[in-house]
Amino acid sequence: MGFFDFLTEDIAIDLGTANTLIIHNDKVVIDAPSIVARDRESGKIIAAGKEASMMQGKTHENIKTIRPLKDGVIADFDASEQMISMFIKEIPALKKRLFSPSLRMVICIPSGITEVEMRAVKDSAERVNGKEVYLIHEPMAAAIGIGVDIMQPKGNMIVDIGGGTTEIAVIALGGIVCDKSVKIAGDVFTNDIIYYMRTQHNLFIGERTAENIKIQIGAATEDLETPPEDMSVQGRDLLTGKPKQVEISSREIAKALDKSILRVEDAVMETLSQTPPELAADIYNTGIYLAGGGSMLRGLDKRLSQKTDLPVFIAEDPLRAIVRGTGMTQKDLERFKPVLIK
Ligand SMILES: Nc1ncnc2c1ncn2[C@@H]1O[C@H](COP(=O)(O)OP(=O)(O)OP(=O)(O)O)[C@@H](O)[C@H]1O
Repeated sequence: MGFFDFLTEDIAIDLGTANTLIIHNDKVVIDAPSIVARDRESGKIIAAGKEASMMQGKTHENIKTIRPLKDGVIADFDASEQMISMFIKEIPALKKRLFSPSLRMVICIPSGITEVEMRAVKDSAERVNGKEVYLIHEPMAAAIGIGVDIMQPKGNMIVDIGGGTTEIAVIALGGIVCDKSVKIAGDVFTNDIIYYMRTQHNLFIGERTAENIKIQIGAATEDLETPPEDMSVQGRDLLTGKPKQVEISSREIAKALDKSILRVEDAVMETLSQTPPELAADIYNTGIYLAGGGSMLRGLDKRLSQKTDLPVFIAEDPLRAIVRGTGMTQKDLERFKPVLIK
């Protein structure tokens, strides 16, 4: 331990397309949508997280809401750096400090990002006082967060359905043996619902409404054992231009999402078919683990299980599995060094 170590704080960040989460002192201290609001005139970021998300779809000309990460990649470096910086400043225990402490950080990044983007994330982290910065790939963090012993010579399949991407990975001996990333995840499901409402009900709805529908009554199959009650949805009638309300069932949403879910299924099947036989044998016994917000879609586990003939398990608190795993690596940097990117 160095002399100034008491001045260093450890934080773990899950930098997601949809949500950014931060763990400090074993607690999730930030859990906010990855959105910022920028003033067009000054170019300044005026809000981040929940506050910025409330403005989404309701801004006037001078304010623009931006999602710095899109489709599992960083779409706006400057905005993402400022977002991270604002979130770090919001961490209650650090706010009280007289001097901003130097940080030892582990940041979880989408596995689709390039070397250049990784470098950029590290540079950003260093600019916000990161003294020691490690990166970790999302499926690895998810596996650790789920409680899989990733160092064992045993194959495990993780399917992480986030906002921008679905990442499918087979992990063994602390490495990713095969993986696949498809740009079909929560955002696409939300857009499917917007499209369905427009084409089937002549109803124009915004992203926030569509996401609410997905969370409240979204389903991956039309034959749920206990379907949720129908939901009233308000939007604008495309024919008359007037506000209108429609009753929507979970069956309809399953129809709207069917094509996208089929593509997730195909990607899982493809990854399985590329898995070396010894590891496939392990997965036959252990099954598939799901993480990420998209895994909470009703009936998705069952549908995937029917398709693959394998047991499918959903992670506990799937929205936090990744940040949990990232936090765990930070607590034991020595042990997890092989999976961390310096
Ligand atoms: N109950 C739910 N049912 C279905 N989808 C949900 C539910 N709750 C959240 N989601 C969706 O999960 C997605 C966010 O998941 P998550 O936070 O795991 O993504 P992320 O890690 O930010 O994204 P990525 O992994 O692409 O970087 C959003 O699209 C959100 O709408």
